[in-house]
Amino acid sequence: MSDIVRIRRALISVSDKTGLVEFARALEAHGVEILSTGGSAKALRDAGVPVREVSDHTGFPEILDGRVKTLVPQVHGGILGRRDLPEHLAQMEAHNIAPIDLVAVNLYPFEATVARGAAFEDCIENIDIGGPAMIRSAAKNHASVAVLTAPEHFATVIAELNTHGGTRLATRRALAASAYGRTAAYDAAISTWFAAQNGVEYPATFAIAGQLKQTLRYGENPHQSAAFYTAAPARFGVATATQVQGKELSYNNFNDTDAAYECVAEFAEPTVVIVKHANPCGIATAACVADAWDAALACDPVSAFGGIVALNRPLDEATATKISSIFTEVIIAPEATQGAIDILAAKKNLRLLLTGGLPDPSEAGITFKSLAGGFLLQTRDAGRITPHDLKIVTKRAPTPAEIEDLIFAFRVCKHVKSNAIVYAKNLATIGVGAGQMNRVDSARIAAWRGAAAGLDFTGCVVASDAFFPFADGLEAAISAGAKAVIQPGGSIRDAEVIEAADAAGIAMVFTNMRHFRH
Ligand SMILES: NC(=O)c1ncn([C@@H]2O[C@H](COP(=O)(O)O)[C@@H](O)[C@H]2O)c1NC=O
Repeated sequence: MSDIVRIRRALISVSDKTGLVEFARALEAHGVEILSTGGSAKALRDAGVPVREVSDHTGFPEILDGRVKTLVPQVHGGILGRRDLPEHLAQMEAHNIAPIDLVAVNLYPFEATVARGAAFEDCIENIDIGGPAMIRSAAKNHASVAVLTAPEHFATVIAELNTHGGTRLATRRALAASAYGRTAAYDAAISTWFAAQNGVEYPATFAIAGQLKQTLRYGENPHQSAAFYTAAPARFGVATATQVQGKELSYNNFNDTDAAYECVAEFAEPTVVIVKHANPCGIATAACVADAWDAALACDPVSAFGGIVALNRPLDEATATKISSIFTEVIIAPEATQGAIDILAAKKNLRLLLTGGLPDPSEAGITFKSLAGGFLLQTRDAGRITPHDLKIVTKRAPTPAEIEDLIFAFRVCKHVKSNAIVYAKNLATIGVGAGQMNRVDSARIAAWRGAAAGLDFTGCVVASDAFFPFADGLEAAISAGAKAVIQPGGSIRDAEVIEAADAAGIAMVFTNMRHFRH
């Protein structure tokens, strides 16, 4: 038995009228009767497409400022009635309900209304009721009804009508799944917004919705599958990026590139970040990004091999030439000059991502992390220490140049997995200790790595993402050459740690803010 369903009658009710007229014309060419709501019907009439107002069809006017247009049995009975059940067909006939075989609905723009900062009442009026009801009815009765919830669906259905004279079951099922995804995302946006209006940050039910951007070849490892979804609100970075060239991004590429770009956005002056395994292995700020690249690379040229490079300025020719001289997986930047793009074209596999802007490091937002049986939510770490926040706790105060380096190193620390220790000099990292289970090891590893790169630690500064629980971590940093230290403070042994700093004649400042990152 054929699973093709002919379309005799379609109901079109769309807020986004993109492609509406062309779609309706194509339906008309297939002899489909078109029913439509006020604004959609007008747009069709104006374009000369024959259309019947839903209110004429149902004998019931649109009322309550459009709050009730399609919430009537003639519409929902026409969509939901089962064509395979004689009792349903008899009831439809008895109540003068004509079958509707296609529903094309897109919703009041609630998300966009919220995004533009509209008033509460305006947002409420943009909660669509009739649209989701029709979408859900049509998706439930996908055995006989095609449901189209986005202009992108029009072409698929018209192609099917041209080829098969009707819609295929597989297509109707796919459209139905997509329809429930759309109404779920719509309700997720409404529920999160509504809870926030009530001052509730973490409501009893928290729904996360995303839009599939691409499926990935595999996940963190080849035996895992993966996909990338974008979620509102938009934030400049991998989600907004256009891939100009290179191989398909992998799961790990996405993760590392995101880490690199969020990190580079912390810095106002031209800065380059090189990331490996989600940790920076070199960061530098300089007069231009080409110089910043040189200093970032010098921190750890061994680890930089196969790295992810992020810039907070447009990629120019000089920098593109330098970066492409070593094996690099990804470059991400707000923009690139045509000359830089041409230079990278020689490296076919190298991915170049251009985002169009930089994320705001102090913007509020929610991040989440999955764990067995649930997920953790928290506000984004938007904390940013400035020189005014520093409390000098040692006899010696840091010099102005040391303060600049201290702030730089502490901002880097925020983007290094804990326990994080970062040595810096002249606004460049010279040693990064990441992800160790104790702070002393991080301090030692970072110093060892910098020394292996041939870097001079004399007069450098050191940052710690959390307080030193004992003096040993600090002492390791001092013996590496650190002359000034930045750390949150707050240990019960702070006095011992300060005493060790004073004994060595170094300067130490407390931030009173921790930057754990796990
Ligand atoms: N109230 C209803 O019965 C109703 N039926 C359809 N809508 C929506 O009205 C919009 C289209 O309106 P118009 O064709 O008038 O421009 C669509 O987004 C559709 O989802 C409705 N509006 C809101 O709930």
